[in-house]
This record gives sequence, C-alpha cells and structure tokens, in this order.
Amino acid sequence: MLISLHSDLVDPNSGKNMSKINVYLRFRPVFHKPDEEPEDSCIRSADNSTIEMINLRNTQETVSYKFQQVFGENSSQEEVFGTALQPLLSHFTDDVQNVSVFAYGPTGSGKTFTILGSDETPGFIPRTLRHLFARTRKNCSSSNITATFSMSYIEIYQENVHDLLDDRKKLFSLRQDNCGNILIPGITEIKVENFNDFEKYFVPASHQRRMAKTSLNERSSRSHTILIVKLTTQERKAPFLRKTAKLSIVDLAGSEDNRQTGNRGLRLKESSAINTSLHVLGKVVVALNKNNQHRVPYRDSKLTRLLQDSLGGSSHTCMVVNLSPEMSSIFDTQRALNFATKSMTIINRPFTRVEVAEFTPSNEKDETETVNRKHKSTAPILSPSMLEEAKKLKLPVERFVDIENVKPEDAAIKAHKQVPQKVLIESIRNSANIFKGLEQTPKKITSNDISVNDDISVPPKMTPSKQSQVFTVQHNNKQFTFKFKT
Ligand SMILES: Nc1ncnc2c1ncn2[C@@H]1O[C@H](COP(=O)(O)OP(=O)(O)OP(=O)(O)O)[C@@H](O)[C@H]1O
Repeated sequence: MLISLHSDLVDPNSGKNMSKINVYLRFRPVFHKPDEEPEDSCIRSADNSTIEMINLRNTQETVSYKFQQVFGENSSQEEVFGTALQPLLSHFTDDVQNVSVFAYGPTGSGKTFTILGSDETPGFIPRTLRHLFARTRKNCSSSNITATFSMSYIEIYQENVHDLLDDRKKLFSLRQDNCGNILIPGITEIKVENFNDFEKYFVPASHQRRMAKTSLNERSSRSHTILIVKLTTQERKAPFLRKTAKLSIVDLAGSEDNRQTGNRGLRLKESSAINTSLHVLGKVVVALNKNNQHRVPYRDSKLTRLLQDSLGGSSHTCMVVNLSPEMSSIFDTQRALNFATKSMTIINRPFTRVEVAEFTPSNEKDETETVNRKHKSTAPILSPSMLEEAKKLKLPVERFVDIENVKPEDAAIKAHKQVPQKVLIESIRNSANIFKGLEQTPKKITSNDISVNDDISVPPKMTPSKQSQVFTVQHNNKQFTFKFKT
C-alpha cells in the first residue's frame, strides 16, 4: 500500500511529486609519473557550477557545461559528501523515501575514491552510515517510532549478480513485485544496529569485490557494486504505520577505451561486459531524456534493471560524474559530460511506502500479548479505527478487508504460548459476536502455532469490544489482552 508524502516538485498534470536527478561533477588532480612532465588539463572549473572543456573541433576555444556544482581537484571528501549526498539523506531518514547515489565516469577518474575512499579519506559509504545511525537515533529518541536498518551488498560481474555478503558464489536472478520494486530473491540481508556492526560485515565483503590492475588504474573495479541499506520504521502507537525505504550507493565500473588500456584475455572480457552495460545505461538515460517512458530499455542489462528505481523511478537520486582531467582523456571526458547533461533532465517520482503493521502489543510492559491473525487472502485486515485512519491518509483502503466481514474459519490464530490453545479457541467461539454478520458460532479455528495445555483452571471470559477489536482472556488468574490487526 503506497502513499505519496513528500517531494521537491509537483507535476501540474498528475499532481504527483517529482524530483530531478542532481548531477555533480568532480575531477581529480592530474596524475603523472615521477620521471614524466604532467600532461595539460582539458578541463577547468569556471565557477562553482560551471566547467569548461577544450573544444574538440577547435582547441583554441572552450565549451561550458553547467551542473549542480563542480568539485575541483582540491575538493575534500567531506565537502563532496556534505554538498551532494548529505542533504538528500533526510529524505531517507525522515521521509522514509528511497534515495540513490551513484558515481559515474571513465576508468581511473575517482569513482571508488568518492564512494568508498580510504581510512584516511573516507568516502560516501562510511560517512553515510555514520550519519544514518546518528540521525535516526536522534529522531527515534524523541518519538514513538522504532527504526531498523539492514544491509545487502552486491556486485554485477560480467552480467551476473553476486552476493558480497555470502562467499558461496551463488548467482541471483532479478524479480519485480507488483509495486514495481526490483527484488533479488535470496540475497543476504543483514540487520545492522550501529556503525561497528556495519563495518564488521562491510569491510570483509568489500575485499571480495573484483579489482585488478590495468594500464590506467592500479586497482580498477572489474564489476559494478551496489550497497543497499533498507530502513524500516514502525510506529509503536496507533495507527501503527510501518514505512520502508532503501538507500542504494552505487560504484559503477568505469568505461574503458581498450585502445588505451591494451586489455587482453579476461580483462578484455570484463571490459566488454562493463562497456556493454554502460552503453545500455546511456540508452536508458537517452530514452528518459526524451520522455520516452514506455521504451526505456531497463531490461537490456542487469545494471539498468537494478537502477530502474534510481533513474526515472521512485528515488531521490544524485549522481557524481568523475572526470580524469588529462588531455589524453578528452574523449572520455566529452562522453561523460554528455551523459551527465542528459541525466540532469530525468525526473523521478519519490513516495513513501506505508503499510499498516499486522498486530501490535498495546503495552509491551504488561502481560498483554498479541494475537497474530492471518487471513487467507493477501489483504490485510483493518479494524474500523484503522480504516478511518487509512481513509484520512488516503490509503487505498479497498485493499483491506473490514474485520467485521472476516470469516472466523479463515482466521489462523497465533498466540503466546502462555495461553493454552483450548482457552483461546473457546474464547474465540464465545466471541462470535465479534464477527458481526455471522450466523453461527465458528466451528473451526486453525491454530498451528499454539501448544496445547489442558490445564484450564479458570474458565475463559470474553470481553469483545467492537470499537477496538480488543478482547481479553482470563487464564490462571492472569488477564491477557489480544488485539486484532490494527
Ligand atoms: N579527488 C582525488 N584526489 C586524490 N586522488 C584521487 C582522487 N580521485 C581519485 N584519486 C586516485 O586516483 C586513482 C584512481 O581512482 P579510483 O580507483 O577511485 O578510480 P575509478 O574511477 O574507481 O576507476 P575504475 O573505474 O578503474 O575502478 C586512485 O589511486 C585514487 O586514490
């Protein structure tokens, strides 16, 4: 069940929220060997949002490109993170909406440096995770919301998806759910509670990434990697809304001109897989740029299928386009600038995914327990108060079944082990009036997960309340309150 809560712009025709991709440029210092003269640079920043490149047709002239911001050779990791990514992260932590960031650019231009960095100069990933844990701790301490994070870390190597958190070298296929989310069934998802927890899994996993020396980079990424952090927030009080969002941090492999790299054998095979997927990425951007939503070739590569959410999807997205400034890289630079320019016009439509939580204890500290009630249909069940709440929030309530219309024989009851099955079933039978509209007392209640205890010393007493769908069962001088789905 999805609702729209927030975005930057509103589409005047559809009234939907829109968010343009923020495109930033970053170029690294000119590199040269100790015994060689440094090459001239083909680019320079004219001001903090404009970059000038030597015109390929007339080298006496320059061509200007304007972006959100241009970070020059002396830009710090802190500055790039603070300007490009940090402002976007509040959409993830506060609005619970999808956020994506990716680094694009030719080989050796500084993508991994930007995304991962080093111990001395940490990049987006460590900075982001520190920020997320600090921010949600602050948000949750003053509210009635719990927040949980989980992480997955994948790489796409030669058009196959690999799980970097599981070294059993399985391959994964991609699926799409009926809300348009791209899923990777079976991929490892680890719950992480703090930065140390995250590091414990992330550092060894990042050593699994396929890297190799090429003539243009000592440690060149041979695959695209995506770190996915999922956030689930859960309200502790009615209406018990649960929201979920994902943050994707993408380190793309760089395009490689094999006349320059001189790649052979496996390196050449890797390089052609990288170039092919980046070519499809380029086609996706062109199609989106032309507003050709129906012909976007996402399915032509695993990379674009996984980035479907980030490009023309439901994410707030920012892209850092990394450039190598040397004159010998001018053609790659030109291609990257064209890609960056087209990406700037892509419009995403972010929204918050909200669902009503199943059953929630009314008070975790009492002996109040929760009855988990499942309905055979996939539609969750809403109490009247939740139905009201859902209508207020403009949720598509037709997906819900009013509890009063639920057949009791569909209700699979899961209860806390302290309440014997017989007591519970008896209570439900006695509370036939909770299922208003039913002519007879329920005959069959399935309860797979309840252990049978014959010691029923206190007869069950039922206090159904139509308003709240709460009922109590007395057993062994204790009173248990069960609350149906809210
Ligand atoms: N802004 C920068 N300042 C200083 N050094 C940098 C900067 N950006 C990149 N470097 C250095 O340049 C080299 C290449 O960078 P990096 O490996 O990040 O490139 P890449 O774009 O990820 O390449 P590939 O696509 O081949 O994986 C590394 O040694 C890195 O430390």
